[in-house]
Amino acid sequence: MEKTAALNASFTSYSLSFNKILTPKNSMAAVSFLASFSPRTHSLSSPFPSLSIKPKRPTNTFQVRSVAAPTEDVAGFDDMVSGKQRKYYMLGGKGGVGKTSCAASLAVKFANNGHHTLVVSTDPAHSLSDSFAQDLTGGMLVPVEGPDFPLFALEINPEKAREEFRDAAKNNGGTGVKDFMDGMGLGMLAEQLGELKLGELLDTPPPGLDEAIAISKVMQFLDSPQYSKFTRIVFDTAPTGHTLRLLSLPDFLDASIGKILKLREKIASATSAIKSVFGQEETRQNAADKLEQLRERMVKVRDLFRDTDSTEFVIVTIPTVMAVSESSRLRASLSKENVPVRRLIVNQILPPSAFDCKFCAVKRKDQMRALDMIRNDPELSSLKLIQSPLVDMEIRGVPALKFMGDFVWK
Ligand SMILES: Nc1ncnc2c1ncn2[C@@H]1O[C@H](COP(=O)(O)OP(=O)(O)OP(=O)(O)O)[C@@H](O)[C@H]1O
Repeated sequence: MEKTAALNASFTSYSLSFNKILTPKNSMAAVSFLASFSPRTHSLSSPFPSLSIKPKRPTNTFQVRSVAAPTEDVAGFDDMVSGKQRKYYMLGGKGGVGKTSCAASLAVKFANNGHHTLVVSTDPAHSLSDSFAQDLTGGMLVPVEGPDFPLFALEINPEKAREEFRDAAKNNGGTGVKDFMDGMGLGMLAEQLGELKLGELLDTPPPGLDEAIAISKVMQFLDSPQYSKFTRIVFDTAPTGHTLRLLSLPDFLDASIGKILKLREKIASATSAIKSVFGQEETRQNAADKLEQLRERMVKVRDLFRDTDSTEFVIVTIPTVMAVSESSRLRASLSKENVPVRRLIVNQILPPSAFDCKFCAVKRKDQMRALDMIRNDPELSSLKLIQSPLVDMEIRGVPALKFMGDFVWK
């Protein structure tokens, strides 16, 4: 109770603090700014209606230009929340743009709308605990205090898991690996990897293996009846590059299997003396089979990412040229992998102000340029644009996340 009271108190001060930016002069502008976060924000209305920057140039970057129209009419939160079949939302983007805040706020909103919700972090630099202002560490399901309906969090540290995994392999000559993996709930994966010279594999891990381990663990959790109650699962994913590598893992394994099979053919035609150096034919066959099983498992993960009925990847960015460029590349790569993307959150947009200092005016212009870039970007212009303001306090704790969720997820 004490904790909840403290959270509420911190939210009240947070909310007051946000309101501090509203002077009588600019409050209307702020209201319409927040109101502009509507399901149709991509209609290109300026979130800065009373911008203090003088419209010196007729080509104000916020004016509507001929940009590609959204390819589909993306529904809002009502659509995301409707139905009890399980849905997955993966939030990804460049580091530090607000992925965790957006993921946590979505999870709180799902829970407050009656869904048993699980929020999972596969980002090695977890910040779920920081975001919720609660201790959610430990690699197990932890209930989050605050929302109206059950919300659980799970922080998986893929790199740490790999490190421990490698140590176990070294210390016990491989025998501890199975125990360790069992302890991690990954026994099946251990068996699959068992005969593949795991130590070597982990010294030079194939791209995406970290996330594969993390997501395999989640998938295994979700297969068990205990977890069947979760109807919304929100992933706070690792920064861009990791996500893309995960998706390429099945192809990598395809190539590895190909190599093993080739090696087997070569060995089969060699003399028996050479054969003895490489071990039994049966063992090699097993290795290829196990690798094939692992590949199948990873294909399942990739298929989940591609399933338009149950999954959506939401890109989070900020209005800077660098972040927008990276988001554009991410969208292109996700399209290539057939991963469904419909929404783009542009976070940390400067709120309206009647009196911009020089710094703010320059910053605001920069942000407009970046937003304009999004609207003209062939990869991004068709996405539903969700604009989220920069608030003057860190978004921490369930009340603050609820507040954020109310203007981001509409
Ligand atoms: N709209 C916002 N207004 C103000 N602060 C914000 C906003 N969005 C996020 N923040 C703050 O920015 C910081 C980074 O946010 P967050 O942890 O959500 O980003 P991230 O993309 O998940 O970062 P990382 O990649 O490091 O995990 C946090 O302190 C968060 O409170």
